[in-house]
Amino acid sequence: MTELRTLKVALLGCGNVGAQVARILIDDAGTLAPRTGARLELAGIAVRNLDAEREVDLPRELFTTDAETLVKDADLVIELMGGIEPARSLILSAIQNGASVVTGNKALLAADGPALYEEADKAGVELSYEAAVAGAIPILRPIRDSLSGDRITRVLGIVNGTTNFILDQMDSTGAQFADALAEAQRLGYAEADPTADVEGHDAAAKAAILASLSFHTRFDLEHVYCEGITRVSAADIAAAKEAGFVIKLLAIAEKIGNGDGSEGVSVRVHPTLLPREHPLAAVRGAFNAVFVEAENAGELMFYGQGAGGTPTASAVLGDLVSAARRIVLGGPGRIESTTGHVPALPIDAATTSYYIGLDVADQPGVLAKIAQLFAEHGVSIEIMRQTIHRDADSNVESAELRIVTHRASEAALAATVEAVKGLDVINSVTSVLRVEGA
Ligand SMILES: NC(=O)C1=CN([C@@H]2O[C@H](COP(=O)(O)OP(=O)(O)OC[C@H]3O[C@@H](n4cnc5c(N)ncnc54)[C@H](OP(=O)(O)O)[C@@H]3O)[C@@H](O)[C@H]2O)C=CC1
Ligand SMILES: N[C@@H](CC=O)C(=O)O
Repeated sequence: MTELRTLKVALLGCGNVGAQVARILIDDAGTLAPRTGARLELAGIAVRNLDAEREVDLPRELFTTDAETLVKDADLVIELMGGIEPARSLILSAIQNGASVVTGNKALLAADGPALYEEADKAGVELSYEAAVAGAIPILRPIRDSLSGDRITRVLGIVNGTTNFILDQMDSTGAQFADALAEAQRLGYAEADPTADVEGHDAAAKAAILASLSFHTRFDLEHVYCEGITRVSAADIAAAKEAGFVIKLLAIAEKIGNGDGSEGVSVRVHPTLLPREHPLAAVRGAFNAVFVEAENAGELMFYGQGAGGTPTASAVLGDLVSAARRIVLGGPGRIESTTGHVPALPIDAATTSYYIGLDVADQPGVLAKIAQLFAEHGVSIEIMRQTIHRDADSNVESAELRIVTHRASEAALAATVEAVKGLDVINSVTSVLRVEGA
């Protein structure tokens, strides 16, 4: 039997994901080798703090704080430190040294991906990042490879485990936002700075990657309209529930008309009301799911664990084995698939449907006045529901109005909301959320 060659693997980072990658590389070395056609030797693990407690018991001699030296001697580099620097410089250094790189760092890819892909192409090495979008779910490879003979028209996904976990806890147990976030952090779903999760930046970075691969055009963070979940209140969730909806943070990338006969792509992240019977409404906890609509394949749905050390490590190992096989076979690096030029469209060009909560005066003619204003803006109302509340102490009545519109242009919807605020019968606009699939 021929002796398998050994490929040296440098691991940068040993946190939630890195520790599990190290564990699998050591524990499963025997099964990974024949599948890869090479032995994957964990040569070292770069961290910040040599004395930090680790999730996994790993040989102390593997650890170093000298990431630069570790990278220089590696055939394959796994970057799981997160953040922009020093991750970016270390990846560049690895590529320039001829190593293929696997990363889960969507923040870096969304900020500086093109320069890194270009360097990898020049050096003839691979830069793989399946773990960067939707954790364990194989979604990038199917979009890039399996669907490369089709035309994708829309991608709709729950791609942030932390926010899905928070919204799900608030919806199902009535948990407070802060408590649900603390639990997501404890479970290792949240980013080092959870602002990236709750403000939608993490989902926006993933949306940019999904859109780039789906529409063969490079989309950056600046092309992604982004709203997080920090303004979604317990009252919004309760009202949505009562009306038969669930609130999810969705990443959407869709091809739409540009109004002048040409086409463009709208890429956006925002809290969205989904009817409870919609398949994405059933995605609970930190799970993720991505819907892909393609001209020939039709609708596809990818579902699985979108965050957490072990599930994400699975995606990292998949990329690692695939990059190692290519080294063994001496094949070419991956062919870049983002060479097209579809324009990114601003949020105003998107067509959506709104849920609007209003606190209104309880007097005759209010509903007619509001309906008239919507009609003047070309926005048609699908559902209008009024609930009267009576304060037991003061005996004062107030009226709560919930409106779901038909799909209309974002520009028309935003203008309608502004105009509604000016009506004398409106006390306040209590919520404005987008609806999908109603
Ligand atoms: N957690 C998840 O569910 C998922 C995470 N990802 C991505 O994977 C990456 C890693 O995430 P996660 O494991 O959660 O992150 P953690 O914060 O848990 O771990 C980061 C690790 O990197 C090390 N590190 C950070 N900065 C440096 C530095 N300057 N030099 C050397 N080591 C450094 C830390 O060292 P030390 O331990 O000594 O502090 C730590 O071991 C991120 O890019 C994240 O976005 C992707 C999908 C899912
Ligand atoms: N913080 C992210 C981790 C995976 O990308 C999330 O919550 O989804």
